[in-house]
Amino acid sequence: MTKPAYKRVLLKLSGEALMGDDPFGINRATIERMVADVAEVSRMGVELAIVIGGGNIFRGVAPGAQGMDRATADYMGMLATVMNSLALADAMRQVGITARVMSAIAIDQVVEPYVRPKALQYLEEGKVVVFAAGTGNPFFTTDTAAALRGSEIGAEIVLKAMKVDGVYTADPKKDPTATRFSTISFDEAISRHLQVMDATAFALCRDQKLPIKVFSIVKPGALKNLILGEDEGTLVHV
Ligand SMILES: Nc1ncnc2c1ncn2[C@@H]1O[C@H](COP(=O)(O)OP(=O)(O)OP(=O)(O)O)[C@@H](O)[C@H]1O
Ligand SMILES: O=c1ccn([C@@H]2O[C@H](COP(=O)(O)O)[C@@H](O)[C@H]2O)c(=O)[nH]1
Repeated sequence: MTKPAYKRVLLKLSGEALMGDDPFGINRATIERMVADVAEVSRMGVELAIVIGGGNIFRGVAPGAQGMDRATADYMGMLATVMNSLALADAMRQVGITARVMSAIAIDQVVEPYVRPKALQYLEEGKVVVFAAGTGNPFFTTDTAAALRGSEIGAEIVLKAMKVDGVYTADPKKDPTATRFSTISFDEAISRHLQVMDATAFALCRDQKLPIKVFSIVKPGALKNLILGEDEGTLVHV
C-alpha cells in the first residue's frame, strides 16, 4: 500500500457540512460518511486531530444572535462545537475508532479539558483527538482554533474539509464565474480578502509555516487521496 505523506495532521471539519441536505443540525448519513473517511485515514497510522465547526447549530454572528451580547453569542457557538465534537467521537466509537474529546472551556462533567501534553500522548497512542470549544475565547472561529491547535501539536498540515472543493477567486456559492486556485500564498489569500477562512487563521498558519489544504469532504475518497499526497483541492502556502 502507498505510504501516507503525513505523520500528523489537523483536520478541520466544517460544521455546515455535517448538515448534509438538512437545514440545520447533524445529518446521520453525512456524519457516518465523514467518519468512514476519517477511520480509513486513522487506520493507515496517521495521527489525527480534529477541530469541528459549529455553523450547523449556532454562530455568534448569525441572524439568530442579533441583539445578543457578542461574547455570549460566541460562547453559545463554542458550546455548539462541543455538541458536534461529542457526536463525532461517538460516531467514531461506533466504527471501532477510539477518540478523545478535549474542551477549551471547562465542562468537566461532559468532556475532559484541553491539556497539551495529554493531547500529544493520545495522538502518539493512535487515538483521534477532537478539540472542542474552539480556542475557548469569543471573537474567534474554529478555523483559528484549527490553526492554533495544529501549531501546538506540531501538525504537518491543516486539512480544511468543507462542501466547496477549494479556494476560489470569490465565493463560488455566490459567484458562478469564480475559478479555483490550485495553490495560493497566505499573503495573497489575505490581501484578496477571500472569505473561505478568516484572516487570523491564515496569518497564524503563515507565521508558523503551517500549510493548509482546502478540499471537499463531500467528494468520495478526497481525504484519503490528500493523505496519500495526491492532488486535491487548494494548497495555501507561505
Ligand atoms: N473564495 C472562496 N473560496 C471558497 N469558498 C469560499 C470563498 N469565499 C467564501 N467561501 C465560502 O466559505 C465557506 C467555508 O465553508 P465552511 O463550512 O468551512 O465555513 P466555516 O465557517 O468554517 O463553517 P463551520 O462554521 O460550519 O465550520 C463556504 O460556505 C464557501 O462557500
Ligand atoms: O474560538 C472560537 C471558536 C468559535 N467561536 C464561536 O463559535 C461559532 C461557531 O464556530 P465556527 O468557526 O463559525 O464554526 C463561531 O461563529 C463563534 O461564535 C468562538 O467564539 N471562538
